[in-house]
Amino acid sequence: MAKQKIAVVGAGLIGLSTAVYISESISKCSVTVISDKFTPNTTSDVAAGMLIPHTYQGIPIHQQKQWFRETFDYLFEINNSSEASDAGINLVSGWQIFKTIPDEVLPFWSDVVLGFRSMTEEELKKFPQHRFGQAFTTLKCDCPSYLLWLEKRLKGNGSQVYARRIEDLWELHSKYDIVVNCSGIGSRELMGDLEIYPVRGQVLKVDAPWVNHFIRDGDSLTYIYPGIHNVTLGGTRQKDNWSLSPDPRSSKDIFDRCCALEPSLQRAQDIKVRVGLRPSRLAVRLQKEILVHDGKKLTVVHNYGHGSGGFSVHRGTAKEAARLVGECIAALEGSSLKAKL
Ligand SMILES: Cc1cc2nc3c(=O)[nH]c(=O)nc-3n(C[C@H](O)[C@H](O)[C@H](O)COP(=O)(O)OP(=O)(O)OC[C@H]3O[C@@H](n4cnc5c(N)ncnc54)[C@H](O)[C@@H]3O)c2cc1C
Ligand SMILES: O=C([O-])CC(=O)C(=O)O
Repeated sequence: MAKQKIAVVGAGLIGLSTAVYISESISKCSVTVISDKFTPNTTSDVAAGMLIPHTYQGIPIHQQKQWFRETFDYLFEINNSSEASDAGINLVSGWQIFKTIPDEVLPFWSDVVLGFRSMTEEELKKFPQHRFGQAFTTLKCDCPSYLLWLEKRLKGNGSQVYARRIEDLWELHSKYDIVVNCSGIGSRELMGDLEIYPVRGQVLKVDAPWVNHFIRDGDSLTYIYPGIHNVTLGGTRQKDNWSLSPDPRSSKDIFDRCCALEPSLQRAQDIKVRVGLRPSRLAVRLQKEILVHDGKKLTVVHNYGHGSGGFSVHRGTAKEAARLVGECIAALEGSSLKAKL
């Protein structure tokens, strides 16, 4: 049987990781990634890349936990291999601190990260405004390095990568058997999906190599995330704001909030401002869809809407998308066999 031709739309974290999973797990297909933007110009490049899950209201917790565990285990293995530095993965320990006791003293992901415990009174003394805290070790991606690593993996296994904007998925009908839609916030226009909306995030990437412990305020607005090449200082969450222009007042506010938690950041150098639009949705859309037009059919698998937590769950959602692609291939092969009989 001829190989099925798969087009993956989108070369952010979700498109690349899905394309890698499909190309490495399904032998009877060829994979082509088509995207209008690539690293370093995607939302995924702006992210802090921390593995701390955000809850999706529309998805059962056991499912989210499984996605997180699969992602954590995958990156942990890379972190313990000779690939770690190329892939931009590092382990990082730190604190999540709260001004009031949170509803979830033990979050669902507490037994996936390493060494999760409550902070001691002694540790909390560093944060006089905060009453409670959680200490743990997790993983962090240097996002542009990780995206480049995924892209190299794809090219290395014979997959194709093309720069092109897709106005309508039907453009791909004549050349591909299955389209995997990983266009993130682009799905609002491409699919007309009004359930997806932007949550604007502005961060600072600074040089402060002495900072090697993360601090995240439980209000999820302020964070200090040390990575391999820089420290990410966050952030903002502005729903339905489409502006990609840096806002100087937000930069000052972010810097002041982070310095209040870690005063040594006053000495940070080489401050760069980055803005990204989180592709937010009540639930990630992971679904098969058969589009029908003029009697023709186009098989689509959607994987988009990861909001604030794409890095934390991307490997798990890529695996699920690949499983759906496998089902589509079986159905297409079944129907072409029937047509021959
Ligand atoms: C400031 C900030 C900090 C973050 N920090 C974290 C964090 O610490 N941990 C975490 O887990 N998550 C974090 N996130 C969330 C994470 O960045 C996203 O969940 C993730 O990047 C989404 O990836 P994506 O591939 O769906 O989207 P994108 O990176 O936006 O990729 C979408 C791709 O689709 C392409 N595309 C779109 N429309 C079309 C079209 N019509 N034709 C062709 N191509 C198209 C785009 O060019 C792009 O390549 C953060 C986000 C922001 C903004
Ligand atoms: O909230 C965090 O810790 C980082 C993040 O995912 C975001 O800003 O979207």
